[in-house]
Amino acid sequence: MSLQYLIEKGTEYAHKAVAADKKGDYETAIKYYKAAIDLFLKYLKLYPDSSMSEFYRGLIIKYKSRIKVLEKHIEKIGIGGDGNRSGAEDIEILTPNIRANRKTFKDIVDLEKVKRALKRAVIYPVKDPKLYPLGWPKGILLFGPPGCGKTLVAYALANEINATLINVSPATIMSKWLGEAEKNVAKVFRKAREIAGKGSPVIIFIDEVDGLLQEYGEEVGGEKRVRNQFLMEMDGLKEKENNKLLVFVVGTTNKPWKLDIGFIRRFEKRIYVPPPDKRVRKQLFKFYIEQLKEAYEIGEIDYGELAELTEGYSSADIYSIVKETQSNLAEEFLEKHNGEKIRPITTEDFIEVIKSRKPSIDKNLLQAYKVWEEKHGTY
Ligand SMILES: Nc1ncnc2c1ncn2[C@@H]1O[C@H](COP(=O)(O)OP(=O)(O)OP(=O)(O)O)[C@@H](O)[C@H]1O
Repeated sequence: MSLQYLIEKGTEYAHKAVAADKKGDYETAIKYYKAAIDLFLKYLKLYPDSSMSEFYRGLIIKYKSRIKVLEKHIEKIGIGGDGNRSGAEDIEILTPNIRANRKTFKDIVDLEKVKRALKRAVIYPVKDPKLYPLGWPKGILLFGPPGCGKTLVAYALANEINATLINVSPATIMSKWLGEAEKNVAKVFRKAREIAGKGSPVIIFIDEVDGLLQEYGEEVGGEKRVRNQFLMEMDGLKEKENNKLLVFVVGTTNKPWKLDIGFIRRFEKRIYVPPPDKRVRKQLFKFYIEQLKEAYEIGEIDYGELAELTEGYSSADIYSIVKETQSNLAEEFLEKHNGEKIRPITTEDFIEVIKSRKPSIDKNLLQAYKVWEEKHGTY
């Protein structure tokens, strides 16, 4: 092989590798980096003392280290090999008739302020768009501590307006789709406009929206492109031809302070979904314990005490406490009573479970939510 061939072909492969790398097609990039390295190594073997050998040695080191970064990245996100990154299968499109979760606002304990804000922002405009010549909000951000109902609220909202819900996972967008991520953001919005164009409201639901801004892997940097695409798409919803479409973007986050101002602004309504206070915890216990009546006799329950003992527990914690109590009772019934009539449930049954669990809400974080709400909350 001639010197010229090795250099020319090696350089050609190197160019292809860099182009694929930039596009985010990391598997192709690795293939070409390896091919370039192979030829440059041959060149060094044949012409070790050439004036350019230092330069090519440097390139080989650089490409090898880049391959390592990319391989690590691909391994971490587990896409290697199949080359199938259309992403279509990662967008869940849930039409009202196939949605398993059929909960509506009735199934949500309290959160009255949140429900009212969503009625004003979404439900009423859908009911009678003619009443809104100036348009309506397109982006709604639900923020607050984990397990206090953000996802529940988003699904219930979709059910309230019979919307098609497009469920997008930022973690999937950012990692699995790699270089395709921003194209898939565009695809999601295109699909939403298409469905809404046929007259049905659409909610693009982005759980943990802050994940769109997160960096995945060294030097990969796709989050900036995704962010910009997302902002562009959100703006697009306000353009004249889309303004009357019933497309809403509902994002949730536990870490609103991670969002930058451009991002925050696109969500016109920013609604705090707070943890349950004592009054609401009492209601939550009633709500869930009531459902045990189907199978068990309920004795005197001191709901006030249960609420008192669960300061710092999220709504999901309370649900889980009642569920665990149910498991204990079922076990007792099946193991000890051998099918006999079971004793009534008491407050103690719940207290026993509460004692075995820690509250999941961090007090310091609550202060941070309050501060963020004061600065950015809009209802
Ligand atoms: N207000 C509520 N009324 C009744 N149940 C609730 C309420 N809030 C939360 N729950 C229960 O807690 C579960 C978890 O809530 P959800 O997933 O909506 O919380 P989240 O705020 O989205 O949490 P994360 O930030 O971890 O995703 C719900 O599926 C539901 O069982």
